[in-house]
Amino acid sequence: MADARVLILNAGSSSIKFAVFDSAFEEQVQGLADGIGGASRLIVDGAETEIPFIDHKAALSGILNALADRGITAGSLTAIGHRVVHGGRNLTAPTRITPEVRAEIADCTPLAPLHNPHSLAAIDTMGELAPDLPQFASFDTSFHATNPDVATRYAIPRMIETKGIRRYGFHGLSYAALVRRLPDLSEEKLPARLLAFHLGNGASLCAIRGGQSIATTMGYSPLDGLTMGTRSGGIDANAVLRLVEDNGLERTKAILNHESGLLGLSGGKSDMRKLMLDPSADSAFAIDHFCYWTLRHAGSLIAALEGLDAIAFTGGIGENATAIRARILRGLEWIGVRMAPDANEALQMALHCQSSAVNIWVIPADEERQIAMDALALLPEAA
Ligand SMILES: Nc1ncnc2c1ncn2[C@@H]1O[C@H](COP(=O)(O)OP(=O)(O)O)[C@@H](O)[C@H]1O
Ligand SMILES: CC(=O)OP(=O)(O)O
Ligand SMILES: [Mg+2]
Repeated sequence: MADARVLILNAGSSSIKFAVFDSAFEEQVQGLADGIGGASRLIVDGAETEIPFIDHKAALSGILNALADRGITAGSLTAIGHRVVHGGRNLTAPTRITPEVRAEIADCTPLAPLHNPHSLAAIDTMGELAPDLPQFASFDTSFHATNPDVATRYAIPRMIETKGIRRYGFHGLSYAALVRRLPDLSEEKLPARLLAFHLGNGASLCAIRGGQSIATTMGYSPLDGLTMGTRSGGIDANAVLRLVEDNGLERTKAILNHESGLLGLSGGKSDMRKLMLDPSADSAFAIDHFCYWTLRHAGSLIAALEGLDAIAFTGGIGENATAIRARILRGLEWIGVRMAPDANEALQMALHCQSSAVNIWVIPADEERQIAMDALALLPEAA
């Protein structure tokens, strides 16, 4: 469509990122509301205002007001694209949001309790504001559809697997954008065996062979794998059953999703920036745990890839936390990784030394443009 204008909403666990693109994928405005429910702020094109958003709905309303101040009203949009974290078994490709699709996303809420409800709230709010505007969803799970069965199936009876209890994997929009942009940004062919680190509030790794996901650390839900901001990462299922016995289902969900990870280990801090500034032994241990388990999982994915040609970091921690990157890269020296400390400190895009057997890149997460590309590709069908 020649003069489209699409609003992208990326509802995360504690933030809503947004961007408006034209049909040439030029970004007209972008920003985020983060720290929702706590010390929240709204950032629009780099300008920051502290606003106490009590929940995602309040944050979305703040974003819509900021857009209206810039002349971008619902009436001036052509479409809306949403990041939806869990699409379950049936929603595996970008799609227009119909009542049936909305119901399917709602059915997946137990699988992504920190994310899907916020996407649904954004879908409903925009549906009320602009009922005629087509809305599209892109799924974090889609990129991992290429994982072999051996990677996605849990070793549980087949009858249970057919109910959808399997590994899905997440952060797929971030990984898809990374694969799309890496050749341009690095001016090199896409590496055959790439290990991608999406390290943000939610964190995962993805083994990418020939541009396709072959394995990833998150599973049935975005709880599994690495130690995260407030999520436990991998935990024995019998320990979970014990928690349910002792605390009941709802408390257990809250413990594992909202009170664990860096927050639980440090005794109150989920934000890596704050942890790195805090001298307490508990905060240092939380960072040790994060790095240790990131490396343990990296080893597993390097085995799945049968070696390693390149590494790419993305996400808030991956893009900015130089000390964390340095620790992780030191832990991968056994496979020939050699980081250039100056390049790391200077926040450059290429972090490898000449002697490194593995190239190391930092690629800013670009989920919003990925969603815009999906939405604009579907727009003609919606006309
Ligand atoms: N300069 C920085 N140094 C260290 N950590 C940072 C920096 N900037 C952002 N982060 C961390 O990145 C994380 C948020 O990442 P982000 O990808 O925005 O999260 P999400 O999209 O999952 O909400 C937080 O732990 C934050 O502290
Ligand atoms: C899937 C996931 O964990 O997303 P986020 O990092 O935005 O919380
Ligand atoms: Mg994110």
